[in-house]
Amino acid sequence: MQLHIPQVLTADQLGHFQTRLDQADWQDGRITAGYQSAQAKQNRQLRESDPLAIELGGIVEAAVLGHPTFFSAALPRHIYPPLFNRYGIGEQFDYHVDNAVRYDRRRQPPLPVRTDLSCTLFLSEPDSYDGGGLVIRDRYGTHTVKLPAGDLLLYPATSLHKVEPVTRGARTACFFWLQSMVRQDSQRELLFELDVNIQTLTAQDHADPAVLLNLTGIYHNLLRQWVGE
Ligand SMILES: O=C(O)CCC(=O)C(=O)O
Ligand SMILES: [Fe+2]
Repeated sequence: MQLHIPQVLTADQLGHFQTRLDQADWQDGRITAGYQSAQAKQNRQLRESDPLAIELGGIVEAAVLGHPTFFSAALPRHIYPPLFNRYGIGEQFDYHVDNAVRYDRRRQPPLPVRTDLSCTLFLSEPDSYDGGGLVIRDRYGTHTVKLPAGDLLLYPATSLHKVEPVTRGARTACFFWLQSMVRQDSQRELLFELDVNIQTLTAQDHADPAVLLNLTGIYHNLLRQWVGE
């Protein structure tokens, strides 16, 4: 499932991010690439140990964990520390697949994080740059996504994806991976749909409370069956 989650950052947070990232110490993006993706990758990134990446990454992590739609769709167990990238004119990231496991070095010993879901939080307004679409190829086809600044795309980390060359301006984003409590995309999607419908009923004045109680019970019992170790 691909999900567009609007306004993960407030306008104030977004302005703060843009100002700070304009003055950041951008490095060659291949610092975090594996062998295959290093061939495909031409962009810039903040070092994982850059204090700015750690500070802004912490704000992103808190924002997504407190966002009900994100939480319900991703059911996060562990978020890999968010990273920041920038594509200037002529830069791109051709088709690649993300590493299946990344090691969170905030933990000692480093914690292996299985990358079930990938996220891109767009930080540049779409009319400030040309190109730079995030293209995702899954079994239903190829989708090109370019979202307003502050919005996030959640997509399965199993999909091949690329970022098209930027031809005007610059595209800045925050990106990260997470391990979900529910490994299977299909199970996570059913839980999300059930939750969305329960929330819709809850908001209605005349929903039967006994039915709502049963549906909530079904949600939790499915989650109990599917949640991994
Ligand atoms: O910039 C993006 O939206 C995605 C970046 C990406 O795919 C990666 O770094 O693996
Ligand atoms: Fe990627």
